Amino acid sequence: MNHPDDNELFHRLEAEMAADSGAEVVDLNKARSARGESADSVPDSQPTESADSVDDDPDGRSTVMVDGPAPAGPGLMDRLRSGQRREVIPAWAKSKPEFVTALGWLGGYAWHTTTFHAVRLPWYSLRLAFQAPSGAAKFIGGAMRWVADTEGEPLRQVAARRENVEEYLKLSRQRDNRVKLRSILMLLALVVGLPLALVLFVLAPTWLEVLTLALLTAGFGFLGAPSDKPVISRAVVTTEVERLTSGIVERALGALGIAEINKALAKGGEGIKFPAPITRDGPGWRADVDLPYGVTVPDILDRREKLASGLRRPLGCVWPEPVADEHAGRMMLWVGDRALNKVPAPPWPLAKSGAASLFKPLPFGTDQRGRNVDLTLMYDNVLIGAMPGMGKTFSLRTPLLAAALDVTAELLIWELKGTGDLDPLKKVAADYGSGPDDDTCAATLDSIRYVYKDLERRAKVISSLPKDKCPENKVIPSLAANRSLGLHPLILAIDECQELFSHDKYGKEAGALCTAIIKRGRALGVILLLATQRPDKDSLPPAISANVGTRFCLRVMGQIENDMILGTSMYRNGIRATSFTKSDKGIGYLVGAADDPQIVRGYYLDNPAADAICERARKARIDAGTLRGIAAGETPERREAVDPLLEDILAVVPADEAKPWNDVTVDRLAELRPEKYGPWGEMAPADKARQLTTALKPYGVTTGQVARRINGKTVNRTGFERAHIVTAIAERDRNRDAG
Ligand SMILES: Nc1ncnc2c1ncn2[C@@H]1O[C@H](COP(=O)(O)OP(=O)(O)OP(=O)(O)O)[C@@H](O)[C@H]1O
Repeated sequence: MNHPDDNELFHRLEAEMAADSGAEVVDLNKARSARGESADSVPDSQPTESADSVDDDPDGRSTVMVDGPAPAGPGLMDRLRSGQRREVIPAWAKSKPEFVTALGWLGGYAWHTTTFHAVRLPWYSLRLAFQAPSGAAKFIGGAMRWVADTEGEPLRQVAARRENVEEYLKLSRQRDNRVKLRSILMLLALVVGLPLALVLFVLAPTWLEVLTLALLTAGFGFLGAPSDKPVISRAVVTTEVERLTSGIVERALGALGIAEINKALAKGGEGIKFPAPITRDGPGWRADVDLPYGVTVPDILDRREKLASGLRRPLGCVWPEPVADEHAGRMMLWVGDRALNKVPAPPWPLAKSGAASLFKPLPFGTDQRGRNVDLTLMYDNVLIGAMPGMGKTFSLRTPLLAAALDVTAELLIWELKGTGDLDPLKKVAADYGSGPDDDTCAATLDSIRYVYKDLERRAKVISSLPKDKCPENKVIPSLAANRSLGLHPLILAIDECQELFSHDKYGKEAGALCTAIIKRGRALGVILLLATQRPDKDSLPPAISANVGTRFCLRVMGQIENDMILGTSMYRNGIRATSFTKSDKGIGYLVGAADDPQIVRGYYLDNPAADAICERARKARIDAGTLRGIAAGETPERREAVDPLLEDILAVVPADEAKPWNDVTVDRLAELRPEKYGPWGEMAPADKARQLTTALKPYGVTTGQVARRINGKTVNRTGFERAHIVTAIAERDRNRDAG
């Protein structure tokens, strides 16, 4: 007969066995201590049945069991299906430029080693000749010792010392036999060898004699070399780097001072999990790490310096990264053999030869593993940001040089720092200006207006094309190549764009036009490239930073700058350009060029290199008949003789309207010339008023509150006096005539 308590115990055991079936092997000690803990903390919880089931306890209370029996987990096929397939052919072998670079390196290595030893050949020969007598002596001595079986001598002496007669006699007999046999062999060698040498000396041709002598000298020379002074020195000295092991990674993580990691590493803790083996990946080691529960990759990024110290590697070698498709605690840790900023930069694949197409990926830089990273400019815009002196201009120059090598591309380039860093591109640019002054800013704005105006024309051309010629309603290579359509790629690049966007007079309009260009230009073949060292909301309109597709952020000081360049929440997600150091010039996070953010070091192209590339690009453009604008000695289309603002205001404000409101005037201006004032018209009423006030300031026209009665109520808004516009025109014309 079963007692009721026995029954309950039986059911519970049965349920526990069911729950455990199919589960993993359990560490009994851990399981016991865990059970002990849970028993202390939650005495009532007994996970016995599935979540749906209800267990009636003796008190009549029903308990819903939330932990079901352990699921069997994904089967083998599921695990295989969701597993990551590694590439059959490595990426470097599939990419032509990388393959060529690898071959070039191999050729260079072989050439260096060959020339290194060839130059030292006379010295090697001399040393071998000097060492040959001592080598010959060593050889003869060795042969004599071999015949006399001297290697068995210590054993025989030990047997004699121990007075082990039997063993001594055995060893002596062995020695006698050996000496007998070896003496016969030696005699034979002398009987055959010496006459052979004599015959060779008398009969053999000179070349064979010389060869034999050289080989014997070399052989004896090598033998005679002191063991600590080898004859041949090494052409390439490799630095030994410690192998990355799970122990080293655990040691480094344990040194970060993160409580959860320490808990996991402590006795009885779960330890750190490595979902894949630590492998060689390019010139470094790759470790995939599952951080303990609650620890995220950004926590580690915050302590990159400590991590590097724990790994005993320079900071530039240690690159922890989040893994986009995985949970927040999955970290890919790449530890390079050498610091990224110390590895010599590979040459730009297009530096010496080759043309480019903006529709295809263009070489921009290399990642930590030395693999080429491309940027496709077409249908995209680029924003580059960093603190001063970290390599913005160099990073902007590379895509511009690539664009120069596409003969169809029209380049409008503005460098508002005034140092002439982009001067080489003047040879190929349709429009170019350098300087931080008002005139250059005004000319840049003109250029932006020209591009904005061209958007209208391009949109009309595209919408008028038959669908089979323009299947995607956007510029495609065949349309870009058709010169009569004027749909060639149009590149507008502004370095140090904060100078323009924060300009009192031109800033607002430039910001509004660039935003419109970014939003509408992609499909129309217009590409905007901006570089700034001050990524705050006054220097970089938020609409621009929100709409750019490709972003490259070199070292910045804080989270706000990081997210302004790379996009909202990037810092929080562990993409932090703040972790770069002062010597990480040209190294930044590239976002938008591939699915995941990448750490990229831009190619290094200095002024002479850029000059040579632009010379080549200019020749190609002359041959193709596409050299235009200032590069061809023409006045660029952008230049407007006189800003027609004052005349335009008079045109939209009738003579009987003495005191018009700013926002109403802006609306009318936008209607009159949408290509020029369109973006003003899209602003909020207060911004419209401010925009017109700013635009009128240089002409000495002031604005103020203008009251009107509407529906019996007095309404005050910003306005100006029409008569002041008339006076300003007269004044301006008088000045111009005088000047
Ligand atoms: N990819 C690179 N590899 C190595 N060094 C680089 C790289 N890019 C730039 N540098 C170095 O960084 C220096 C500064 O570069 P650059 O003039 O582009 O910086 P910047 O951010 O535009 O400076 P500023 O804010 O003063 O305009 C260069 O003189 C060059 O020596």
